[in-house]
Amino acid sequence: MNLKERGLLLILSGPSGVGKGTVRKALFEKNTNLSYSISMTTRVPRPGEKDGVDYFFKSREEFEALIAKGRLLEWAEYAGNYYGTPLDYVEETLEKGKDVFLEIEVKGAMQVKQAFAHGVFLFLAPPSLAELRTRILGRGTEDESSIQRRLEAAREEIELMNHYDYVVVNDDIDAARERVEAIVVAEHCKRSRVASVYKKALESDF
Ligand SMILES: Nc1nc2c(ncn2[C@@H]2O[C@H](COP(=O)(O)OP(=O)(O)O)[C@@H](O)[C@H]2O)c(=O)[nH]1
Ligand SMILES: Nc1ncnc2c1ncn2[C@@H]1O[C@H](COP(=O)(O)OP(=O)(O)O)[C@@H](O)[C@H]1O
Repeated sequence: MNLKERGLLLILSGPSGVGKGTVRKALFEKNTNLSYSISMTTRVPRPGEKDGVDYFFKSREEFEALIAKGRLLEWAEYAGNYYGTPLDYVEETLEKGKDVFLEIEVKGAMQVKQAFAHGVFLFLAPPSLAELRTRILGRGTEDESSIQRRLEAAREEIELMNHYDYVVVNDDIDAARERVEAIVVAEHCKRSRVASVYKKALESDF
C-alpha cells in the first residue's frame, strides 16, 4: 500500500495530570475518524475502569512476555508500573488508512519517534507548574507517594518538550481539543493529494 494512503499516527504526550486523558476523551466524543489505541498496563484498575476499554490490564509476567515477543511498539516503566502500546493494532489500523491516536508518557513517545519518525508528536503542556500540581492533587486518584513520583517525573518530562512537533497548552479543555483537531486537519492537508495538486498548479501557469 502506498505510504500516503496510510493513516496518520498521532502521539499525545505530556506530564501526568496535565489533562491528556481529559483532552483525549473530549476529542473522541466529537471525532469518529480517529482510532484510539488501548494500552497494556500492569497498574491495578481504578474504580470504574474496565479491562479492554481503559487499558488491557496485565500481570508483570504477561507484560514481560509481550516485550520478549516484540509485540509492543513501545513500552515504559512509569511510577512503578509497565505501560505499552500493542504493535499489531497500530499497524493493522494504519494499513486500513485510519488515523491512530496514542496517549502515552514521554519516554514511550520518544521510542515511537525512533521507530516511526513520520508520526505527529504533540506535547500537552500545563498553563503553569502550580496548575499541574493542583490538577494532580485535585484528581484524587493517587496516594501520597504516587503523587510525589508523578510530580518528580513531571520536571524531566517537561524538559523533553522541544522534541515534539507541536506544543498544545491545556488551559481550557475545549480550546485544547480544538487545537489538536486543527493540527490533525493541517497534517492531513500537508500529506494529502490536495497538497500535491496545488503544488502542480503553482508550477504551471497561474
Ligand atoms: N509509554 C506509554 N505510556 C502510557 C501508555 N498508556 C498510558 N501511558 C501513560 O502512563 C502514564 C500513567 O498513566 P495512568 O496510570 O493511567 O495515570 P494518569 O494518566 O496519570 O491518569 C500516563 O502519562 C499515560 O499517558 C502506553 O501504552 N505507553
Ligand atoms: N483544561 C483543564 N482545566 C482544568 N482542569 C483540567 C483541565 N484538563 C484536565 N483537568 C483536570 O486535571 C486532572 C488531570 O487530568 P487527566 O486527564 O487525568 O490527566 P493525565 O491523563 O494527563 O494524567 C483531572 O482532574 C482533570 O479533570
